[in-house]
Amino acid sequence: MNTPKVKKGILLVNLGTPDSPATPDVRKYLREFLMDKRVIDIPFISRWMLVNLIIAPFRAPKSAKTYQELWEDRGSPLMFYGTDVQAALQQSLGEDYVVALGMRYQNPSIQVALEELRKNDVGEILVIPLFPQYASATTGSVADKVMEIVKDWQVIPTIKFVEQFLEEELFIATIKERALPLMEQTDYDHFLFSYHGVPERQIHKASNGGYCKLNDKCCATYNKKNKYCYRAQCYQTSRLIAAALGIPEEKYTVAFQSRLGKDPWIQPYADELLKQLPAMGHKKVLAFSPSFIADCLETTIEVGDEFKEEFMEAGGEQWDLVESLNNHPLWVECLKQIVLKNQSDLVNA
Ligand SMILES: C=CC1=C(C)c2cc3[nH]c(cc4nc(cc5[nH]c(cc1n2)c(C)c5CCC(=O)O)C(CCC(=O)O)=C4C)c(C)c3C=C
Ligand SMILES: [Fe+2]
Ligand SMILES: [Fe+2]
Repeated sequence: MNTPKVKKGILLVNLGTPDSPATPDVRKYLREFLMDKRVIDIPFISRWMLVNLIIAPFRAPKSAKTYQELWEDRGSPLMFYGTDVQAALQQSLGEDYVVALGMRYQNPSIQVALEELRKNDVGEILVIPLFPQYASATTGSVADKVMEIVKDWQVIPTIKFVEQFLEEELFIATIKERALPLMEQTDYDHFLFSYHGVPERQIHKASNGGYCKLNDKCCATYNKKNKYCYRAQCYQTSRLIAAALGIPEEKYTVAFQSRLGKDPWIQPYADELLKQLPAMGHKKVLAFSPSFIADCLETTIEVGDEFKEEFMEAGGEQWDLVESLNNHPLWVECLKQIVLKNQSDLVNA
């Protein structure tokens, strides 16, 4: 008699987005997001006052307007591309797997996604936080939440976490596929890799023993020792994309965007740097956003619209943004390869 196969669970997790672009939903999203101790890593009382008395009330109406610009018929791109990729990965992996999608903040929650896997009696779970580079505020926070939930289960399944995937061949290949049509059309004189920033303090905390000096010499070396320095991972991602596209070192710059608050964040700051480019003779620029796997507020609006406006005002002539991986079939194949590399033989042995 054939015993039924135990399925393997795949949990894809992205950051999350508001349920709608209306101010109350944006406020709710910002509150949950920014009250995460790994995102604003200050003592609880100070964080609570900052988020609930200052950031959420003042930022929510402003952010809601921006979300209204971003919103499409299918909703927030971060959400609907997530659903597309979940369905395509499920189709590609077949019935031995159950692929669930959860969002770290708001909906569908990680709790709901994990319940779906539990309902399907999966014997093991591979968690893939959808962030190419490891940061405590993103990948770390996803792991934190998953463990907080499963710790209360009667049967805790085998759980494995993917920490980063910036070196995955198909991740780089998908970005190349996205950029090539633009590069064939325009002879860009410079390339900007703009990554989401984090406070400098978070890099220091992550670098046990303080190996990260947060300078270019330190972060230009990417090896086992500083593998978890988020800034070093961003430089490494840029090197890999540049090599795949044949972009020489002097033709690209790495920068960090979306600083929040007054504390120092990792530098150079993208919004300051891009204004200097035209004066340096870099008038046609192609921007990449390789810390995001799906288009979102930070790519489409910040890099695609706001940075473009600032660049043009500073004397630039052309500014284009490379589309995120979104629902590209090669990206789905990349996720499949990540799954296959990480699957254990335990369950169906
Ligand atoms: C790519 C990884 C991300 C890191 C690292 C990260 C850190 C981080 N973010 C904030 C504050 C905000 N981020 C916001 C939006 C946002 N952030 C990421 C990703 C990372 N954040 C994404 C994908 C998005 C877009 C979500 C969407 O719905 O499109 C926002 C909200 C937007 C706004 O109101 O402007 C804030 C605020 C901090 C403090 C932080 C610290 C480590
Ligand atoms: Fe963010
Ligand atoms: Fe470093």
